[in-house]
Amino acid sequence: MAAVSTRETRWGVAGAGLISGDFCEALRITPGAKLVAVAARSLAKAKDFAAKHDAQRSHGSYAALAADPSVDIVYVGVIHPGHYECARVMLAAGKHVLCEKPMCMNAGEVASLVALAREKRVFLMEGLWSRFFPATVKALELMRAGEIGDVVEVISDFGFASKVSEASRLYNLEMGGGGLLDIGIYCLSAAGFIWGCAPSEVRALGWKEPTGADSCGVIALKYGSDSASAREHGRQPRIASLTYSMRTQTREVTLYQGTKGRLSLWPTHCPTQLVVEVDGVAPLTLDFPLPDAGARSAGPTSFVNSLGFTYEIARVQQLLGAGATECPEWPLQTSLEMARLLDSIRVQLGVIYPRTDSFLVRARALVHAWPFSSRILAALALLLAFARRGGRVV
Ligand SMILES: NC(=O)C1=CN([C@@H]2O[C@H](COP(=O)(O)OP(=O)(O)OC[C@H]3O[C@@H](n4cnc5c(N)ncnc54)[C@H](OP(=O)(O)O)[C@@H]3O)[C@@H](O)[C@H]2O)C=CC1
Ligand SMILES: O=C1OC[C@@H](O)[C@H](O)[C@H]1O
Repeated sequence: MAAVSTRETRWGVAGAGLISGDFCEALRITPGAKLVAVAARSLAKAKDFAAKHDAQRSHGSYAALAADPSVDIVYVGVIHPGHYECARVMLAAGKHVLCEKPMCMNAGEVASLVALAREKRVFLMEGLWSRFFPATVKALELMRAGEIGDVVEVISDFGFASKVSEASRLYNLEMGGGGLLDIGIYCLSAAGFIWGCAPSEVRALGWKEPTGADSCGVIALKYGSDSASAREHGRQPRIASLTYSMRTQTREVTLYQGTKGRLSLWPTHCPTQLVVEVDGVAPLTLDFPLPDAGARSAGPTSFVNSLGFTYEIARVQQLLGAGATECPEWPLQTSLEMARLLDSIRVQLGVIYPRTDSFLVRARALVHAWPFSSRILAALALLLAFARRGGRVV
């Protein structure tokens, strides 16, 4: 796939919902970005959306957008369970893809998209936009320079209050509902930005609503080992404590705690403020105001700080201009690891998506839900049956 000119990147948008509208507002203010086409499941909806956001072309299906030669890259802004199929259609047609978070419903789907993007040699990225806000970039730069010493702890929360309703995508399992995939992912990525998404240990507790979706959760992560030999090699502790909630408005702060000080980012998922506290030095507050909406804005955005998509868009365009097929700050391997991490947390929470979860995920969740004593008894029974068969499995 040829590199896209950095002067103009021709964007297509799949899904004419809330986040897609916000994304189009950010495209409008990003130098070098041009919205050329939008697609929705119905042509009438696509046309309305295109008129509102000044797109030249509208399509009544995602497949039609995939076949549109005027589009370089597609932003996938549909609800989570639609990400896989929509992104698959685009990649198969040779389009570059920026897919909203979480990339897919599970690790199997992510692995399949990653394989397809590699086969087609096109760009694919999971839209964890927080990574590209200047406040995050600055925080990571300071940590890399050792400003707060060794980072030993990440404490991150994200919560907003919403009513439990089967009609909302947030609580409907068929629509990928549940706080972990929607917002818990941001807290996980806050740790992921410095340590990656493959911790050595994961513990999670959640609160499930009658719909089966998790509204709140707490997650503890440990990275690496505290064994004697790891200590001998000077390994510092690495621990993360993460909380998400769709029931309460939380302070939404991510704290990176180091041996010489701390950095806090606010708000966690789209930070515009960074507070630097080096021990013994007066705290420093750095503000990173968002760009203006511009005169042609179609109106206020639906979500907080959405114009901050401009940072992610600019980075994607830069990468496309350089002929890259993935983003070094959030590579495909990290998306895969994130998906595996989300799967393993869901197993602990007992959150199962009926349409997409494999037998293995369901079985793991079932076994996890058993009391510890039952798991021991089941393991003993299996061992006994194995021994009785003379060591044969079948
Ligand atoms: N980065 C961020 O800050 C944010 C990211 N997001 C992410 O964006 C994605 C979309 O969220 P949001 O815009 O709030 O969602 P919406 O409820 O607005 O739905 C988005 C689109 O999904 C499609 N869709 C909706 N319901 C169904 C259904 N039942 N079956 C099939 N398709 C359906 C529709 O596409 P069509 O128009 O084609 O009919 C709709 O326009 C999510 O994955 C979420 O994680 C969301 C909010 C903020
Ligand atoms: O990504 C998101 O960030 C903002 C939340 O309000 C939204 O539900 C979520 O999808």
